[in-house]
Amino acid sequence: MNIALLANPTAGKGRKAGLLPEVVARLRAGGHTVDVVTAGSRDAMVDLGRQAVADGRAVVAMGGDGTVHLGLQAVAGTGAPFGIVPAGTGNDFAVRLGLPGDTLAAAEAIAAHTRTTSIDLAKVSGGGTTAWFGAVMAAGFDAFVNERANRMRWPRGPQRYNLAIVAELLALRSRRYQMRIDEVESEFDSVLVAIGNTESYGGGFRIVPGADPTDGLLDVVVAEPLSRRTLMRLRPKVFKGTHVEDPRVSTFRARRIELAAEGVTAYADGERICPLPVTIECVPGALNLIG
Ligand SMILES: Nc1ncnc2c1ncn2[C@@H]1O[C@H](COP(=O)(O)OP(=O)(O)OP(=O)(O)O)[C@@H](O)[C@H]1O
Repeated sequence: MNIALLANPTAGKGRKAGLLPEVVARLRAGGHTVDVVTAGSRDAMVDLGRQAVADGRAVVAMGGDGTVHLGLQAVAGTGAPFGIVPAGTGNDFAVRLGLPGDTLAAAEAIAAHTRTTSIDLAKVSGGGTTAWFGAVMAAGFDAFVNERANRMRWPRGPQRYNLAIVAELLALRSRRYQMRIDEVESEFDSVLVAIGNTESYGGGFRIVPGADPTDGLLDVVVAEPLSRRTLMRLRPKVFKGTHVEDPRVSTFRARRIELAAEGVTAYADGERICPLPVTIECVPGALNLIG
């Protein structure tokens, strides 16, 4: 393969950045041509990824879910082979796809690859933009946490998220949502709405347990209005995915979802998408995954 390696040296707090030369060496050892692509902005990264696809190259993203998300914008629906070298903090998408979690092992697996697999992706449209995502779109409490953490300048790293969680818990209130799942319309109050192509985000939070990226469907999790205390009690259950057994949590499966609410911004793969309303569709086989 002729590989464009989209590398985000800041992923995973930069701890894996030093492995970049070794990742390149292992990919080359498989007989592939490798160009490292770095960019000063997300948009530039996507543009370079698209250019690589136009040039007929395979794209490999080295970073976490955010970097993978950028790579997906370039390769989705094109048939271009896409590989993931996990180097982020969470790497939820790669882990859920059963890819090697270790950075160098993943590079070796890509180098030695003998096949690609078709994986579904989700396509979200709203506010005049369209984006692809691989893992989970948040449109409730978790999206507010993400939005707040993005606005904060201090502290850096996971502490920022912990502080954002506390602040959003203090500000917790339900919102009124309008949702159309395939042909069924509903209106409800909720504190949390998440839509998954795969199960988890945030380093193993299985918020949408059972989401299968090969079934042609997206999974939806909706929580009723909950008190802070109940939300905090449910939180540890999310690691096992058992929060959906709670009667206040509902799950659905659908090919297409329309979701609207006032004052809610959607986040997907941890990246800001746009304020609701949005339409989310499952696009079967949109990703040609190496591995
Ligand atoms: N070239 C770039 N310029 C600016 N930002 C980038 C670039 N490449 C990636 N990013 C952004 O950097 C952020 C962090 O990257 P990423 O999500 O890959 O790492 P992480 O947060 O450590 O991992 P994870 O999301 O798996 O926990 C993301 O928001 C991603 O979109």
